[in-house]
Amino acid sequence: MVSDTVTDVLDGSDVSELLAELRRRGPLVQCITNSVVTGFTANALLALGAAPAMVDNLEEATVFAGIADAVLINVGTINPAVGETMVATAQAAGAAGTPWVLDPVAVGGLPLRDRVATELVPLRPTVIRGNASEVISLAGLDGGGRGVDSTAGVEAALEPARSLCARTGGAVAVSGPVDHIITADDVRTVSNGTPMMTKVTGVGCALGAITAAFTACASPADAAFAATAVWTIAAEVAIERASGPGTFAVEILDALHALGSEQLARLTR
Ligand SMILES: Nc1ncnc2c1ncn2[C@@H]1O[C@H](COP(=O)(O)OP(=O)(O)OP(=O)(O)O)[C@@H](O)[C@H]1O
Ligand SMILES: Cc1ncsc1CCO
Ligand SMILES: [Mg+2]
Repeated sequence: MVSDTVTDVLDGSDVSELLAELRRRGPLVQCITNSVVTGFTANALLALGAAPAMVDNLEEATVFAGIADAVLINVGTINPAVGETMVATAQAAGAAGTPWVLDPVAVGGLPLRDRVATELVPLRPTVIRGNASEVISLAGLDGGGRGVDSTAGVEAALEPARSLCARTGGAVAVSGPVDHIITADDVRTVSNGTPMMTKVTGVGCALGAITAAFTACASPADAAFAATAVWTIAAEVAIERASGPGTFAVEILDALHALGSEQLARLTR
């Protein structure tokens, strides 16, 4: 595993170095994700320079967690069998030392995903990535939320995120108009992105997968920061070329694939 060569606050050139390292290594990312976004997520990982593998059945997923460089667990369309697979896979990832990301989609008042997510947190996800309502709910508070969408502001999620960090030892990334990456003693922000990102389903889910890819190459907070920066900057490039959500979904993949150090240095906010 690559050491935490980048410390403190990252800038565009640090992100560029991490992206170059990721592309050199092409990390194998196991995804147990929802049925809405599997294709888009796999394509986002390929555009990034990672290798996706949607291995999500109980018999294989626990084995694969020891082979993969990182794992994503996204509870978006959970069912009881998948929930069991998620817990077993997180245990296997922990035992193998494979970093893993939890995306607690729509957690907060839905019994199965709430129960499974509550079991997953003590298994110490490397990064928890969600919108504000999801993070607040995962911390055991009333996060609101409207299905997969947040009704809470990112600021309201900072203390809940910190309490989750204390339990996992990892980082929590809260997405929204300004993304916040929280650790036990630090908060970093990324102010890039475009509201069009909320008009294509699975843009947040893909960010979870991209975050997982970076956990193979960097510390939890650096991984979350770099993932958020590359995805939101790709979105800013894409919005200049898109005429609506459909073309934006295509353009963001093209922009991520072509993303270079000049754009990262110029656009990272
Ligand atoms: N108003 C906004 N302006 C700019 N960027 C945004 C805005 N809202 C969200 N984003 C960006 O969109 C991405 C996904 O964040 P969002 O909070 O929509 O995730 P999510 O709710 O988990 O998405 P989904 O469940 O649809 O996959 C993040 O990279 C975030 O920076
Ligand atoms: C729309 C939707 N429903 C469950 S998961 C998902 C993808 C966006 O989170
Ligand atoms: Mg989400």
